[in-house]
Amino acid sequence: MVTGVVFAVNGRITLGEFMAFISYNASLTWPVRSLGRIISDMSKAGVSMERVAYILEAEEEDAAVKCEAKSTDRNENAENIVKKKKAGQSEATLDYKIPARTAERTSEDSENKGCGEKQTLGHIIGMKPAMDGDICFRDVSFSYSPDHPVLKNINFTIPSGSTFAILGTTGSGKSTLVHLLNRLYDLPEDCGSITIGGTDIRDIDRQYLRQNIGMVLQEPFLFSRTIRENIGITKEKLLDEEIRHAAEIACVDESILHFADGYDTIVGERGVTLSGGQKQRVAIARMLMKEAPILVFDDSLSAVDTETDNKIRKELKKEMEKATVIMISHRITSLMQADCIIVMDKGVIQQMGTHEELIHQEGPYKDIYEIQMNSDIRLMEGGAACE
Ligand SMILES: Nc1ncnc2c1ncn2[C@@H]1O[C@H](COP(=O)(O)OP(=O)(O)OP(=O)(O)O)[C@@H](O)[C@H]1O
Repeated sequence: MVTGVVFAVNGRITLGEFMAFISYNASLTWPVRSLGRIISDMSKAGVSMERVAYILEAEEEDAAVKCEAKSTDRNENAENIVKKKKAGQSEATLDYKIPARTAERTSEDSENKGCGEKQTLGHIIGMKPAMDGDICFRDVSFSYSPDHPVLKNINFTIPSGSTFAILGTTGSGKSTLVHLLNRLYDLPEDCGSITIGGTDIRDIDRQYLRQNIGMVLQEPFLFSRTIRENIGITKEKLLDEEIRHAAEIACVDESILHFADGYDTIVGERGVTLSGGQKQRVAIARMLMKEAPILVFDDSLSAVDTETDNKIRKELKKEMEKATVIMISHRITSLMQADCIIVMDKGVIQQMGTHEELIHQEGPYKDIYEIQMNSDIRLMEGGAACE
């Protein structure tokens, strides 16, 4: 530009040429500068497109009535159910004999997952039975890949309305148990059975089953919406009192009210970043809104301090008296009041009993209990020394 001014003053170029040069220069500078940004945006868009494509191309879960029954028996049952449905009788009361399962799995996914042998699929009819019965795992074995068994011959019964706790080493298969329960993975035919109130879950409508199982994971997913919307996402109509009540039980109401926008605070990148413990508690409040008869806490209080953990569990017990609760935790204080505790290692149940029974038995439960108690005492002593 300086050179151009000098040239124009000296008369080597005309003023018009100088102005034309300046405007061409300006027109070129911005596109060249933006080129770097465009290239970086394009690579980001490429990654996002891959993610979107992954979701769009994901194989849809089998619809409940997708497989054709092969046996006459099964077809008869199906017809009976349709007839009775038409007559207005609820599925829960249908006289339904579960037939032998013969339909073979076809999806790539099902070929890769199982207990090692050829699998067959049996969820022919999406039943909607009462979901407040006992939960039974019978001879359950499962693997994600043929050469790596994750669960080996698991047997237990969770009586309706009781609290069942699972403790175990990392990778021992605790989460897999609950993933099988809500049919995130279907248990292959020859790998045992899981029943709720006597009905094999493979015969239960998948969506219905999941509606009746409230699940909170260790790292819950919150949407980039308001806290109110995140808690009430399962409800069509958001009632403030209900949302606040759920948040109070999950001991997160006070934290939410500290935010400038309270329940209207946006969560995530566009708003407030919640701590791990706050996220877990919002997820618990969200699960409570579902009013499901079966509640699963998969290490979902791990980021909450012991005192708040105790408070939440007491509130939950009061509120969800009739619910069947399954708790997975590494913290013995979180699960010591359960009606039954199992200790897992490498896909097998090592110990089973109440807290009182297990602390008087030689085994991993007693060892973990002593280690955790001693470290709690040391922490308390350290705290007292600091004061
Ligand atoms: N989707 C999956 N595909 C393949 N393998 C998996 C999958 N999910 C879990 N696994 C494997 O199965 C085993 C059991 O995993 P699982 O998550 O059930 O253990 P966990 O006891 O819940 O562990 P943690 O206490 O660390 O949460 C692990 O070896 C894990 O690597």
